[in-house]
Amino acid sequence: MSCVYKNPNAPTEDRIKDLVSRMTLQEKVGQMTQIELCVATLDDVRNLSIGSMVSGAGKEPLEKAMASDWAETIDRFQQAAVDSRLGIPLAYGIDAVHGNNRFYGATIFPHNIGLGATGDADLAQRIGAAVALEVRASGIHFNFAPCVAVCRDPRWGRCYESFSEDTNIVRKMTSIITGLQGQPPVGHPKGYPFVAGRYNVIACAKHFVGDGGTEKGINEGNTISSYDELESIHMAPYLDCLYKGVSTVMASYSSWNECKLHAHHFLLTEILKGKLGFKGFLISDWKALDRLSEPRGSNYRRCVYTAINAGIDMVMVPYRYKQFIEDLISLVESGEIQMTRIDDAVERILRVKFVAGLFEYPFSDRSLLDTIGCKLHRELAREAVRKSLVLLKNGKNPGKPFLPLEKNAERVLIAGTHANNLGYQCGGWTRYWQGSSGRITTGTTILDAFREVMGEKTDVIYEKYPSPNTLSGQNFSFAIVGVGEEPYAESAGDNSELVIPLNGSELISTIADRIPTLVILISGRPLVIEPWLLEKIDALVAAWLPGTEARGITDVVFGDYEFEGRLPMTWFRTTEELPINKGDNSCDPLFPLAFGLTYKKE
Ligand SMILES: OC[C@@H]1[C@@H](O)[C@H](O)[C@@H](O)c2nc(CNc3ccccc3)cn21
Repeated sequence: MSCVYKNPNAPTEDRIKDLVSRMTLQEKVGQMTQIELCVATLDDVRNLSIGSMVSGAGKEPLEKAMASDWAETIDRFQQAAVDSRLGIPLAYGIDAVHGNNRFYGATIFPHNIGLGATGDADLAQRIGAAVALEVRASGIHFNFAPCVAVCRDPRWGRCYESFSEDTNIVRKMTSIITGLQGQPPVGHPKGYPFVAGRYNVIACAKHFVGDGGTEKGINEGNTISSYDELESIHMAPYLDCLYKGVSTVMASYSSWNECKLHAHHFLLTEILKGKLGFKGFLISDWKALDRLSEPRGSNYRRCVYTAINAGIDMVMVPYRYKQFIEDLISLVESGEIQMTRIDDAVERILRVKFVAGLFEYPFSDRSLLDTIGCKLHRELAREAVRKSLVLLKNGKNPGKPFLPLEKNAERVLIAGTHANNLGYQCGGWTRYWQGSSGRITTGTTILDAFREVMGEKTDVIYEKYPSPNTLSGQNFSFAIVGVGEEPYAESAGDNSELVIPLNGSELISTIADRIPTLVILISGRPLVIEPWLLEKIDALVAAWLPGTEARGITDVVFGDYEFEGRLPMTWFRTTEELPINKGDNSCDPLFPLAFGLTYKKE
């Protein structure tokens, strides 16, 4: 009998039905299992029909590996999957949240908060397409992006992964999905997964739902709200994702009114799959099932029972996958989980794999390798940096703007912890889960950019912490002070103080007391700026986490381009007033949502 599922011209739903009918329970459960590269073996991938692999947070996929080494390794595991009894290919997943950010040499775009400041849906789509190419070049098919969280409190350690506190800005920026996966044809059914081809990736809208609305911004915390508020503030962007054919959704670690999302049958199944009609697959977050019990990871069989019956289709286990497979098989054999639930999950997983063309093109396309960090992508990233900058102050006296700067100034001081630190510019999720400091990849720092732009005649002096001698005697035309946050990710970024780290305020004050100063703030969120400090500063630019292309900053501060960025987050005065969002009764911020000065008189 011909295998319908192997026929690329057969209707997808026929291929799914045919293949599911041939699968054993073991193979079905294997498809629902995502395992970390560091524990994977070729034999297990083949013999257990493992559905997916991940190089997740905290794990260096391959020490100092080039993309070609990666493609080599992934193709080896893919071969094992293709050699399995039914030959179902793997979907290999990674967090390429602002470029193929785990790789040395990849283009690093501004993090989502900076893209939110651009408000430019077309730019987001072009970035998505560029990221897709650099991801596929490394042999990876599945990107755990975009995060469509609506961050309501900047104390949240993942604020920078959100486009905005404003649901409508987040909705607009879901256009990045159309870049990542490709543009669905007119009339594409809402909720049905779409991936255009080999130069696109399987995208993942995350984290469903309310991850950005937790109390005090506590990561993995509790979002307290009515259903209407949850729906209008946090769920609305998922409708846009479904209309754009997003292929997967990741459940949130957080809870809604004390009930964990990974255990939430009403939200995961009745709402997302039922009411909203999502036909792709729902993936758990990393070890999220372990978090359903106390102590974490105890009574794992019960956790598997709860999450799969709530509607989770694929589990990012990612280590103890044999335990997961054993428990899930036992739960089905005992009738605690119905085979119909398993078949629903497997059908969804296969639907995404068929739609993504993985059965036809399971292996990497090495011809894409030269897209990684290519000039075209870096120019795109530079455009994104330009459009993301928000001008918060320009001059101490009305009518006497401080910017644009003069390219042929005689002597300039470049100072601060963030003036010459590529790792700081990129922030978390870059090369390493928590990010890092220094020349972690190829790119342009603020200092590099100023040196490239300033004429030969200009004396550019760089001191991270300028000495009193430097400050007193050299008659600088102006100073550029780069300060801000050190990289962080997830709970490591939860912060209730939000002062400029590394004595940034003091550094600014010492310099601005003596030299006309532009402050460039590198941060994943608004930070405390005391009135006395703001007064001393001549100009202030919020640059967010711009990534590798700091020439985008000099493009604007020297006046070659206009400031276009508008605040995607309300800029609070003090943390005591948090959370503070546009529309709140007592909303009296330092700078309101959508604030942003420009050169032209408005
Ligand atoms: O990297 C995979 C996922 C990522 O896609 C999710 O957005 C994110 O929530 C996520 N977190 C982890 C790891 N989380 C973790 C938390 C505490 C200790 C160690 C790891 C992995 N992942």
